[in-house]
Amino acid sequence: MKFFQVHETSDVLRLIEDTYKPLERTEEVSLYEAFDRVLAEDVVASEDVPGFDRSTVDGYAVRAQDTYGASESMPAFLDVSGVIEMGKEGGAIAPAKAKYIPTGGMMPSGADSVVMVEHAEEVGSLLNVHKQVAPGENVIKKGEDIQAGSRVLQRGHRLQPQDLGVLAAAGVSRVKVFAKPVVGILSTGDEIVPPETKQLRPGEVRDVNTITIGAALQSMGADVLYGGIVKDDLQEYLRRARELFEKVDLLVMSGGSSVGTRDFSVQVMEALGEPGILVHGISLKPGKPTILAKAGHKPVVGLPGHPVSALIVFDLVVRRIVNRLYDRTPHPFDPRIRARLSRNLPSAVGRSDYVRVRLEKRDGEMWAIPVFGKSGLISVISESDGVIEIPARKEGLLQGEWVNVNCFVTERGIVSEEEDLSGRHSAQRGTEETPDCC
Ligand SMILES: Nc1nc2c(c(=O)[nH]1)N[C@H]1C(S)=C(S)[C@@H](COP(=O)(O)OP(=O)(O)OC[C@H]3O[C@@H](n4cnc5c(N)ncnc54)[C@H](O)[C@@H]3O)O[C@H]1N2
Ligand code: MOO
Repeated sequence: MKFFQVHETSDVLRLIEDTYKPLERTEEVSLYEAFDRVLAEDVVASEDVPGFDRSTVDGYAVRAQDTYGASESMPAFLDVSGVIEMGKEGGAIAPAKAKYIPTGGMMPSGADSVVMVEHAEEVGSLLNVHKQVAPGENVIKKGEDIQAGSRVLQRGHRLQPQDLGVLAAAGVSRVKVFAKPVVGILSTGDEIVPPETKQLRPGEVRDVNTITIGAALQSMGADVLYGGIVKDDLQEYLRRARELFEKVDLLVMSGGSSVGTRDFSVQVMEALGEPGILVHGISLKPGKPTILAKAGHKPVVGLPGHPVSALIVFDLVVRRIVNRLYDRTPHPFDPRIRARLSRNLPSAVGRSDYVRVRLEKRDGEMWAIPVFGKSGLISVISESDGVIEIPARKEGLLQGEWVNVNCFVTERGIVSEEEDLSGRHSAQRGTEETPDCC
């Protein structure tokens, strides 16, 4: 009789960290290609930003002490000794003098502050200053933004638009980043046909996992190699898996991970190389028939065929492996959304349960509403905003309890206070959770 020797989820996550090593393959790219790439080394600023003292307003560059006591009724009188042009030297001013300066203009030496145009009036060559300024007022000092020699970004950081702005300002035009992990996906099953198939024959289903897992990998910045669909034929499966395996850093296979007579994934993964299978079966629901292997130094993952299970296991396992290969430091903050659970959720102790939820705002509070349905139903995940975990040690969660929701789509933009999240979903399906199969 075939059976799974299930592993605790926490053990599997530890195994991922211990077993799979960062690729450490690097390349140099320009800032135009660097968005979302992971830095392979610290970036140190070679110069000050800004490189000179700048005005933050349109006004007059002055010595603050020449304006002391100035008010509407008792202006200070200074001589206007010129105009500073953008992108040009600021020159110098003598005591009791002022120079017109635009926002961002270079401060003249001798001046330490800027009187805004609203608080000054030119009368001939005389400037009437109606408001005193303090030293440093309306000025950004040289190096105030970034100091030469300081570390501006750290190895492992995933470069976002604002980071690229910092690099551009500091004159760093090329950066050393980790090469993107190349990930191969192979779908298996006699019944699986390409999504483009117009007319399904009885028993056939379109390949969902190649599309969902491919997109999820792309969202992580991986390079995806689509291996297509392979039939339940051991020799053919092995040949196609080997072919793809040679070209990738991580091979993901969907389907055939269970213990049926045509579930060949274990044999194929074993045949790809030593040490072979590390895990077959994880104590979680859905997603129990997950396989983890290592062939040479490369990770190989067998995802359960059910589309919802495949995506949930992707988030839990594959995402971690890709981050590990990419040498990406974890978020310094918890990116999950806190919400209150709308109903009791029972669960079996000793197994981590992952329940799809949609988010809904009620009286100013975020609520997580479980979306039930079997793990073969892809629409279930599309109707959900994320997943909550019922940890293995718990018998369930209680209505009203605060939970962390791991959102599926983190980059759909900021949801405004007014936006009614529930409006995006169709009616909640009636089907209750899958039988206790996994
Ligand atoms: N005797 C047992 N049978 C099963 C168990 C078990 O513990 N004992 N576990 C069940 C669970 S849980 C899952 S999940 C599935 C996983 O099985 P496989 O990974 O071997 O997947 P398949 O049998 O190939 O497919 C399952 C299901 O998903 C559909 N599928 C597969 N690939 C795709 C794809 N790329 N796109 C869309 N749909 C796909 C496939 O047609 C099947 O309906 O095993 C249970 N059985
Ligand atoms: O992975 Mo299975 O979906 O646990 O039903």
